[in-house]
Amino acid sequence: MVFGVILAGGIGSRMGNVEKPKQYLNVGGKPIILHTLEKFYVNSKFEKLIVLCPSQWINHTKNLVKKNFNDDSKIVVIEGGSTRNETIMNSIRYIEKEYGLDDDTIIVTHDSVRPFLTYRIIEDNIRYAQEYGACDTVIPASDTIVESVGHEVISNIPDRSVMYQGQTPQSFKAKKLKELYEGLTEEEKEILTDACKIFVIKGQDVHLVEGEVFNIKITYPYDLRVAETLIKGEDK
Ligand SMILES: Nc1ccn([C@@H]2O[C@H](COP(=O)(O)OP(=O)(O)OP(=O)(O)O)[C@@H](O)[C@H]2O)c(=O)n1
Ligand SMILES: O=P(O)(O)OC[C@@H](O)[C@@H](O)[C@@H](O)CO
Repeated sequence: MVFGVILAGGIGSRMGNVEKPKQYLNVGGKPIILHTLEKFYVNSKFEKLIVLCPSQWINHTKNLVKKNFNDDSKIVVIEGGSTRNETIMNSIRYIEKEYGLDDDTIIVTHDSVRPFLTYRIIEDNIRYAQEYGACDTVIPASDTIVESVGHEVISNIPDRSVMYQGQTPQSFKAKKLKELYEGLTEEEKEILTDACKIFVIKGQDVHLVEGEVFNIKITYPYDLRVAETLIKGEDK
């Protein structure tokens, strides 16, 4: 079985003091999370779309789903976790409870605030996760990456030709991801900003899926302006 896992459990603190988490802010006259959900809803390969959000936003999200999707039975809204990876683990616990976990259980995990992903990216993620067990949507780094361990002077400038920027979806065989995550120390979990690193830390291959420059993550107020322009391009 293949599940869409829409990560909406954050509060959007870098967006500034807004009255609601950024995934519920409007772009093109519609909440960002709805744009993202629509991209998954049209793909018939998904058994279920699991939306994970802060507990106090569950009813709001359920109402959004009810009002905007004909077959809202395809979508379930549950509580996210204290971290991005705990949110993913909540989705796996839900799947295990409702459907059971086996080696064919695939999760396509995606930031709810990346509304511009494409049908092709989703299809590639499903295929690569089934074939390889783990994949990451990436684009080649366009800027030179600079490392500064002490945050004052440069400690390294990696060869840009082998550098990529991670996007989402990140897709996995769910059973394997759960096993690897449960084998991490608390310190290893602390440094994680995504899920693919769980595989990398444990020496497991993660294959690359070609992303798109426009598959941006809406993080800062400026990104809302970029998103309004991108939405106009989608409507053409
Ligand atoms: N405990 C968490 C934290 C984040 N996310 C989701 O992970 C995605 C990418 O994370 P990010 O852009 O960092 O979102 P926030 O954590 O909300 O933003 P910030 O770091 O600015 O607070 C978002 O869709 C966010 O909702 C989640 O599902 N559960
Ligand atoms: O939760 P944050 O927005 O800080 O980070 C999420 C990002 O790591 C994620 O969107 C991809 O970039 C991972 O490759």
